[in-house]
Amino acid sequence: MKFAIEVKDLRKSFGDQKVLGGVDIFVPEGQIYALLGPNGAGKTTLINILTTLVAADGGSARIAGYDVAAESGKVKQSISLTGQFAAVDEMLTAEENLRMMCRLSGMKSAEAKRRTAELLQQFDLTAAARKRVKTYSGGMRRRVDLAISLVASRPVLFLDEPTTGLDTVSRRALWDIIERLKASGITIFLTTQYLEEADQLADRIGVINGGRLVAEGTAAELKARIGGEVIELTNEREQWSRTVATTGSAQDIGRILNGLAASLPADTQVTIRRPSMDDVFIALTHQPSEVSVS
Ligand SMILES: Nc1ncnc2c1ncn2[C@@H]1O[C@H](COP(=O)(O)OP(=O)(O)OP(=O)(O)O)[C@@H](O)[C@H]1O
Repeated sequence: MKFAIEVKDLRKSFGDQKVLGGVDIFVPEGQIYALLGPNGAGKTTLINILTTLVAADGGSARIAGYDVAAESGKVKQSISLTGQFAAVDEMLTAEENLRMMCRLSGMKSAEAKRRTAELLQQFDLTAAARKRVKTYSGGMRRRVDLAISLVASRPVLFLDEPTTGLDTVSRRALWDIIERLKASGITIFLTTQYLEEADQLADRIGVINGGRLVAEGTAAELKARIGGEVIELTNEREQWSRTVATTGSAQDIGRILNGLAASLPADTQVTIRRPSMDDVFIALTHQPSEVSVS
C-alpha cells in the first residue's frame, strides 16, 4: 500500500508547552483521514508542520513521498491547503478571482478560462460566478476558498476545519464536494471538531487530545472500542440526560438498570442504542463540552 501521508513520532513544543507529543499517522493514497479533536488539541500545528509552514522539533513526516523538512519545495508542489494560501479578493467576482489565480499559476489565457469554468461548475458556483465575493454567504465563500486552492491539481489536499461556522445546509454541500474530490483520486487530510463530519467523510479517524492520538480507526472500529449498547436516560421534566456504557449483554444491561431503578424519577425515559461517535469521543477524551455534534 502506498501512503500519501506518513507521520512518525512527530513532536512539537512552543516554549515549555508540549503541543504534539509523538504522533504517528499513515494515510493511504486516495483516502480521507479526519483528525478529530477539541480546541487547542494540536490539529492546526500538525497541519502547519505537514504543509511545511512550521518546523517540527522531532520525528519525521513525508507527503507524497517527500520529507517535509528536507524536501519542502517538492512537498509544496504536491499539496493544496485551504484557507491559508487562498487569497480571495472580495471586490472581485468568483470568476475573476479564479481566472487571476490560474494566470498567476502560469496558465495561458485560454487554459485559465477553461479551468475557471471547470472549477466554478465543480464547486456549484456557476450561477453566482459574476457576483462579487463580498456578497456571498459563508458557505459560498468557503467554496471559493476551496476552488482557489485547487487551481493547480495536486495529489494531497489539507483542509483545516473546512466547515467550522457553516450552517447545516452549507456543511452538507461542502461534504458533497469533498466526497467528489476523493472520487477524483485526491488524498484528503482534514481536521474537524465535528464528530458527524468525521463519521460521514473519513476512511479513518484519528482522535487527538492534548497533542496525542488517543484513538485511531474507522468510525465503526472506534464505536466498537467503547463496547456494546449505550443506555440513555432522559428526564425532560428535570431537563437532564445521561448515558451509561454497557458491554451489550442482557445481564449487564439488566444489572445496570436494576441498580439505577430505585434512584431514578418515575418519569425518566430509558433508551438502549448503539454507541454514537459522540459517546466514543466522550469516552476517549472526557471532554464532551468542547466538541459539537453539529
Ligand atoms: N506559534 C505558537 N506559539 C505558541 N503557542 C502556540 C503557537 N501555535 C499554537 N500554539 C499553542 O499550541 C496549542 C495547540 O494549538 P493548535 O492551534 O494546534 O490547536 P487546534 O487543535 O488546531 O485548536 P483549534 O481548533 O483551536 O484551532 C494551543 O495551546 C496553542 O495556544
